[in-house]
Amino acid sequence: MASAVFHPAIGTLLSHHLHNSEFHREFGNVSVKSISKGLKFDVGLSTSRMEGYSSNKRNFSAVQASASQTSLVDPVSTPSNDSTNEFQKKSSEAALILVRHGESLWNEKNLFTGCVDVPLTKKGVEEAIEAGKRISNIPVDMIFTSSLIRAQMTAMLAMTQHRRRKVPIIMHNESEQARAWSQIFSEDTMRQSIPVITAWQLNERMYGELQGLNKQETADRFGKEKVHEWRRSYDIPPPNGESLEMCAKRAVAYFKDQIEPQLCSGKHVMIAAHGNSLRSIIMYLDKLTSQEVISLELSTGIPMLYIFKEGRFTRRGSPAGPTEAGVYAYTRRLAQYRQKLDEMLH
Ligand SMILES: O=C(O)[C@@H](CO)OP(=O)(O)O
Repeated sequence: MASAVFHPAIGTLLSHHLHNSEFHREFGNVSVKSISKGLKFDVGLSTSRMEGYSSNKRNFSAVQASASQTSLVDPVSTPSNDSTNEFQKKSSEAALILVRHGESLWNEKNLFTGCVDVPLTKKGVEEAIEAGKRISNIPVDMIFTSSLIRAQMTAMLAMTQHRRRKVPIIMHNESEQARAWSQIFSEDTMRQSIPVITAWQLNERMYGELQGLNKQETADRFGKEKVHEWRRSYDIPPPNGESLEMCAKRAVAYFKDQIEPQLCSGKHVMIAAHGNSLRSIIMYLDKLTSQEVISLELSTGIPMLYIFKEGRFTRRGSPAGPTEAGVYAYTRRLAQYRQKLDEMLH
């Protein structure tokens, strides 16, 4: 099954969904800094919209791994010299990979999951590995995941397949001590690392009083139409839960405030998240209407690729086949990256 199944009426929209993002804002840079105690990795996340959020969201600047930018023309270069950074600015093309987590134990049992934190099934693990194969030639400089284990497992398992062999490292910012105790003391090691930022704002929509209920039994009890409305409508929340609109308020805000700036500065980003948090982000990227988003369904463990260039997102496809070949519409730069990678790793 394809990763994003669209109603035929929407399908034609997909290849042309471009939009202007807030491109000209001032963004924090990622830089590797030597400090007396160890090496800090500044991922430059803004805190402007973070006020009032309750956990895990402040001061990502003192974290420890490397978000070295991967040039699309030189996949194994390190970013520390100015000319590379200069090229990065000029190229202004960045890959954005979205992937819904692999099958979870509650997907398997057909239970409403929402913010309940359940792990992947064996099939989900395999899907995540398969997803990793499909993106193994696409550069990744930073990873964003929700705070839920199924998304984090998916990101980590997918990265085991990546050809660059960088190590994804989860940033721990819950306390000063957590930050201090997870410092890295080698610049080389940092360059071979990918920071993984976890954000509750990317969590699945909160399903309210449906969490833990069986989907079929709920449809039998409340009626198919009602349950479909709860599951797929834009603005009708399930009992005491979040509508897609409410979910979008935090997920899309986080995307605009924290992820878009990274893409603007040339970093290639992967987001591992959930059916509905990703539906809301795709609605934003593809400019879908509240009617169109009703028909947007995402499969577990199938990555989607967008290219961010000159303030616009262009969908480059979603793999329907077992490998990435012939599935993603590569840009010229991605093709060059791929070729260089082949030459250097073989
Ligand atoms: O249960 C959930 O959390 C979600 C995703 O699995 O379900 P639905 O497809 O109904 O939005």
